[in-house]
Amino acid sequence: MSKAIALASDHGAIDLRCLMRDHVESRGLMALDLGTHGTDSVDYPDFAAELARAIQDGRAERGILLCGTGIGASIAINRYPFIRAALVHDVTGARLCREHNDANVLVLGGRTTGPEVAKDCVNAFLDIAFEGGRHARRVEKLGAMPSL
Ligand SMILES: O=C(CO)[C@H](O)[C@H](O)[C@H](O)COP(=O)(O)O
Repeated sequence: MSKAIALASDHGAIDLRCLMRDHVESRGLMALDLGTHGTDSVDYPDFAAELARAIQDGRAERGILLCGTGIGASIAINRYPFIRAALVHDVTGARLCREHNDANVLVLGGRTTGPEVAKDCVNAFLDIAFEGGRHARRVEKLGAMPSL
């Protein structure tokens, strides 16, 4: 991966985000840590927006976004049409979000997923390629979802 992996979280997942940042770096990849950097209570939509911006402007190729459960963060970041974010809780989900959905953001819950499972998910997210084929047609449709 030539560009950085961006990471961001609210206060509910600081420890897991820092572990995942170190894990990304330990794999020889560049990590762009977008915070939050203090322990104050903050709002996950703000950090989802920061991470989406880093992907949109090319500072990062993919992202890892976290909040307490990952739910709020995934709702927020999937509002951007160029984002395909997957909230995962196990390595099977992390594998399939790459193979089938070409996910460009992995979402994890700092209060729901332990560090070893999270590392396995990050490894799958970084290593596994999109399968294309029938899935490419569906992903294309995601990028052109009609307004109702
Ligand atoms: O959005 C969430 C729930 O889906 C995240 O888990 C947030 O991190 C959480 O809501 C923050 O809660 P807190 O009580 O303000 O720490």
